[in-house]
Amino acid sequence: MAKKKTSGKTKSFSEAIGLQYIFNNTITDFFLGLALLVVAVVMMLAMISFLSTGAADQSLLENMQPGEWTNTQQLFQNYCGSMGAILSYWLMAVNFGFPAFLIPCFVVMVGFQLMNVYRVNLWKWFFCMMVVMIWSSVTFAKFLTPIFGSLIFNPGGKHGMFVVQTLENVIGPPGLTAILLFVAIAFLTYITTETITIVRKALNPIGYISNKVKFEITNHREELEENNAIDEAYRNAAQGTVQDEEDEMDENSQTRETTPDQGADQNQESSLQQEMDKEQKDGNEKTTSPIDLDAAAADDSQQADADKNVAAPSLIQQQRELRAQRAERERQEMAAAAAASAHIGMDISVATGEEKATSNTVSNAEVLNTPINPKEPFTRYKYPTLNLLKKYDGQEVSIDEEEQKANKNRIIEVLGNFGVQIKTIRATVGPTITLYEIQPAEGVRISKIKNLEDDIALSLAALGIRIIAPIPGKGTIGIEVPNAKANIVSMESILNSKKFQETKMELPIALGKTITNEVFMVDLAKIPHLLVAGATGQGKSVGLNAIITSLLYKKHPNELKLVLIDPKKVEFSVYSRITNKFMAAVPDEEEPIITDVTKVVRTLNSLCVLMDSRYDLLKKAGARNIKEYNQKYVNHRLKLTDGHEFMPYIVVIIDEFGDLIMTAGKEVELPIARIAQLARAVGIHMIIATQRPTTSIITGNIKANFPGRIAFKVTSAIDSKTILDRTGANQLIGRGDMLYLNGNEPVRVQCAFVDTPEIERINEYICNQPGPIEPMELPEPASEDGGVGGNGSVDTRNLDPYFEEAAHAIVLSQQGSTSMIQRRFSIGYNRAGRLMDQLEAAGIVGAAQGSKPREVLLQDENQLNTLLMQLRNS
Ligand SMILES: Nc1ncnc2c1ncn2[C@@H]1O[C@H](COP(=O)(O)OP(=O)(O)OP(=O)(O)O)[C@@H](O)[C@H]1O
Repeated sequence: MAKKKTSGKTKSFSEAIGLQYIFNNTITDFFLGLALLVVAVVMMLAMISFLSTGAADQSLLENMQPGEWTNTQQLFQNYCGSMGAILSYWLMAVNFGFPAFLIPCFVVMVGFQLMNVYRVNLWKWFFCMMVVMIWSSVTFAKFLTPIFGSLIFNPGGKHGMFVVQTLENVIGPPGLTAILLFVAIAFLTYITTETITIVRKALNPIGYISNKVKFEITNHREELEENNAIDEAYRNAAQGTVQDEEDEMDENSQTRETTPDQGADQNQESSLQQEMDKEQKDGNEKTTSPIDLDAAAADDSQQADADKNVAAPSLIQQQRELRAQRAERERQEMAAAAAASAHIGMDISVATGEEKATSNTVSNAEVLNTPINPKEPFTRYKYPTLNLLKKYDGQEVSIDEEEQKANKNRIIEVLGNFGVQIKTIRATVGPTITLYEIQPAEGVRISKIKNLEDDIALSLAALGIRIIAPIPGKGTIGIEVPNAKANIVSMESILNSKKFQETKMELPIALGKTITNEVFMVDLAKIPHLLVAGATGQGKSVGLNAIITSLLYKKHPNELKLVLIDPKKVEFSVYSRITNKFMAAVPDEEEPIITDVTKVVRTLNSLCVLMDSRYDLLKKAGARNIKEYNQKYVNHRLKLTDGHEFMPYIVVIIDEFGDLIMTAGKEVELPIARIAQLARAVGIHMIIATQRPTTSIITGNIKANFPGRIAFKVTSAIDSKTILDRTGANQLIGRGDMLYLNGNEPVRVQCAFVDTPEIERINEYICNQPGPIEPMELPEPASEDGGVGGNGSVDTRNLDPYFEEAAHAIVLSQQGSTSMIQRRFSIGYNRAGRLMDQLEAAGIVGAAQGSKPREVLLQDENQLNTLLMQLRNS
């Protein structure tokens, strides 16, 4: 985090008396806002007073003599004197009538905005208020004039009267009424698209009702046919199709897949699957198959403004209904299967399934073709805006020719002293560094220059000279020399770049600018884990904040969750406002930002459990990685009842990793290495930072699993080698000067600068957006002995509230299925899994058997009641 440094400089007179603060923008804005508030209140009082004193002041106002406006003889009755009388007369009588009250209201809003009390889109409000004021002025003049006949001004003002008269002359009263109605509807539609539905309903109430009825009939027909299928199952059972218990479960699942109603859905899904397979075979993700269009639509929908998503509410509604119907159907089938001892033959549904290619199939297909919007239900979430970030003056890199010339001459001279002749020299001025690219004369060996590196640096006598001999891919030598005056690379300039705005990266992190002033960005999803190291005070914390900020500007809370580990306790506390929206935490953890070293191990173990369960889901879904999985999910190719849910990316950021290793050692190193080895495919990425880049902290194991490295300035060449496997970081100049390495050669980057007030503004903005109301729950970590407690060893103090109900449901149905628990109590997969573990620990169900339901160990409710009684008393 940025720290305030006290300088020993003597203060100027204006600094000493604090004058510079007056011209500080925030303070000026605050007082300007306050002044506007006062003006608005006075305006409002004057206008209210005008309603009663207007008549008395009217003759004065209409024939005002010079000098009267000073009101020295107190001729004006208005509470706010002559100015109040003039202003309100002008606003209300001459212009807009009663709607003129909106003007002081708007001034209040501008005042609040400047004072930073509320943040609204002022232009939008200005536009809306103007429309409402003009429209109401005309409407009041047209319809309220007879009612307010006794007033000294027209309720719509002279403006309203003029418009009414002019338009009525041209199109008559009906035409004017129609225009007013049209403008009102158009305006309301601009505010909310619901208006269209309301208008449609109002224009065709009968059609609307019959549409609804049709939809209900369709559902009933589905149920009837479903019942027929079950009846048929009974008939088949009566003909003697008896099979053993294991087959029953298989058949149940087969039947589930081929019941008449689902036959159509299934056909649809399987044809989509075939296309998907074909697409994968082609290895071409950018074809124009319907699948890609769906996927592209999903991508687009992720990028699109949230309001656009609301444009098809009925389709989204249908989608939700269809999902609910599918879940309900499966629930009914399982219940029927259990009750009928499941003597259901395979032949039940196939024929009827094919017969049922009716209109119902078409409407379902429509829904299935509309990708699920992963941002649901927070489609109105708005990404942070760029005006929350600070702009710095003089962002353009200025070239100091004198400085460049002096450096050039010095380089030529120093190299000449060592017998190195130069053919050409070229300077590229970056934000903090200038690169001098040198082409040596014929016959000069590059290795000679490389060997002279230290001598040259000494002779150039500047801090932070780095020699690149040769520049990769070129036959030239680079000498990087710090600029006398460094430019700050603002986060705003980076996030406002086209490169960042238009990026298609999954997890874009904008790090800063290269020496050639290009925005430098990397995709964390590809890296896939990052090690950040540097001596204290060289820009590490700012760098981590820049990483988090870029993710927050690009990701929706449903798409990204952060796990922040902060042993120093102060670095990430600024993010506490967004814990509900953007963080993931182990259940019962009071503070999602982890500062206690002992809790780190629990969280890391929990991430390992999450990683394993995500792998299981990927396997079930036949997806190779999180991207494919989520694509299948949004395109309705995964069954919700199998525990599938949209997977957000998880970025784990550990600050002061060195402290952790020192206190917890292998206990943290092992899960970190395990996550780093395996978690890429399931969307879990790690960033670890340390100010102690020694081999005892950055061990071989860690290095091998963190291919992405960022080195800020370090104090010795050995530290640089520990981070980057080469020297260089010791020659950096600090204050965000860094080397980024992922593969071949390190890239020198000036890190983007983002300070604490900016982060606070971003978090405040996010906090005010709609979004999750609690952090994402990470799974319960595996216990020390590697599993759940075993029969009877359940911890009765921490039982899930649904424990007893779930136990009854399982014993009654004799089915130990997690998805059944999930559906029955409408809870997530993780919680249902934990519930199942508790039931296992209590001895109600047996151990997990892969994807098969667990064995139910109790035969009836009597046994269960006895066991529950024992648990309650224990
Ligand atoms: N990218 C940058 N651009 C300009 N100045 C920077 C940049 N990064 C850091 N600084 C300056 O360096 C100071 C220290 O940076 P920072 O707090 O990030 O260091 P640190 O390496 O995290 O230190 P510590 O390890 O002690 O927490 C900042 O207060 C700021 O003045």
